[in-house]
Amino acid sequence: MLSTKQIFLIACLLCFVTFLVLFSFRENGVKGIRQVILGCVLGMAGNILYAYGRELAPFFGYEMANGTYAAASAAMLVGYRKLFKRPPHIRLLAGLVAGLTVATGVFHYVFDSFEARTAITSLFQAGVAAAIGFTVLQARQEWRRPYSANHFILGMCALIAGGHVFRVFYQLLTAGAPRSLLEPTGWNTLILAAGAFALPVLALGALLTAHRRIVLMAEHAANQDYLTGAWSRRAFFDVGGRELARARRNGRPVSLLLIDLDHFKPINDTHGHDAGDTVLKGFVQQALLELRRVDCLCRMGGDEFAVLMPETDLPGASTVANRLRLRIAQEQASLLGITLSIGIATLNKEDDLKSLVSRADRALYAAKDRGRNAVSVETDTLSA
Ligand SMILES: Nc1nc2c(ncn2[C@@H]2O[C@H](COP(=O)(O)OP(=O)(O)OP(=O)(O)O)[C@@H](O)[C@H]2O)c(=O)[nH]1
Repeated sequence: MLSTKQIFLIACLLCFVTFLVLFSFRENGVKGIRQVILGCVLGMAGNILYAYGRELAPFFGYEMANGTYAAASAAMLVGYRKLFKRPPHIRLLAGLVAGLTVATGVFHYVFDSFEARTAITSLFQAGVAAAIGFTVLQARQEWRRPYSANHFILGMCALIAGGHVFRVFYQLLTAGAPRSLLEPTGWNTLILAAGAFALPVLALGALLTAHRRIVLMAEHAANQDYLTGAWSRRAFFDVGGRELARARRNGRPVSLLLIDLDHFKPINDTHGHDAGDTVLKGFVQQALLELRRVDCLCRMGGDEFAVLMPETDLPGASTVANRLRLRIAQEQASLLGITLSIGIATLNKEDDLKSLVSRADRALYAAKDRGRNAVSVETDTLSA
């Protein structure tokens, strides 16, 4: 069986390992990571103070150890609150940590009571674990599949909170309960191990959450055009493939608009590149007002955009294209007089995404040939 000192040192090592991994995540823009890192560092310090409690002056082994460990758990809670975009209540937590440190001092120097110290520290740790679990549940609407990290955190919080409450009752109600934190009895070792490993386990939960966030942020960046916020060309081929398969399976129509901004180059040349960027962003804002939420507006490159329209037949797509063309033509002032040429194609039996795009592209060229500011329909579409 491990000694209590070895347990604290192993917990310290686990905090260190999680710290190292979290440290490599710190620049990735995920809020809360720095506080979890601080929690790991304080956790290492607290575990060392507990481990060497007998060798050190009592102040370090009791008040400093309890205060540092409570501060570590509080930092972990602040990290979780920020990670799940909830107010962190830092002042309240700082006050509670200070209060706990003073209270353990009082029950050490004024009324020496191991039971009271155990109750204070354990109930604080149980409260922190419950608050972390509550934070994760509060953010339930924002969970993204897979939910395994959230379930892991909730399970661990329940175990940690339950374990600490059990420890308080055990300590208060059992005649043979340990008289010191470092007492090497079977129960004490088990309870201590569970308590000491709580912090690295919570740090691991934060690590899993942060990792998932970073993956989602990378996916989002790859799927969105950085300038306009429209979907990217990559997302178009992803979503397009799926929508075509779904439409074919359900025998439903899908239409595609290919849109080119007319005479966009002179805007850049006359007003500058920034003004050109503003027109591109303004076009996307206006277009989104005209489209349904299920329509997928993508920037294919430069001044060319595509709109994939599920559940939309040719007459429906023509109506939307004309409404869009008129709306943009009316925004003369803010869009520097830009107009749209639009080509439309509707899915037919032989189409794949590539052929649908090239048919819409032919229609777009026809609209340009007709003098621009026009909508054209790809003629093969009519035979669909
Ligand atoms: N400001 C800005 N300009 C861009 C961006 N990407 C591409 N462009 C410019 O968009 C212009 C696209 O020009 P074209 O589509 O070839 O020409 P156009 O003037 O629109 O002519 P038509 O399409 O034939 O009416 C080029 O001058 C590109 O440099 C961007 O992100 N921002």
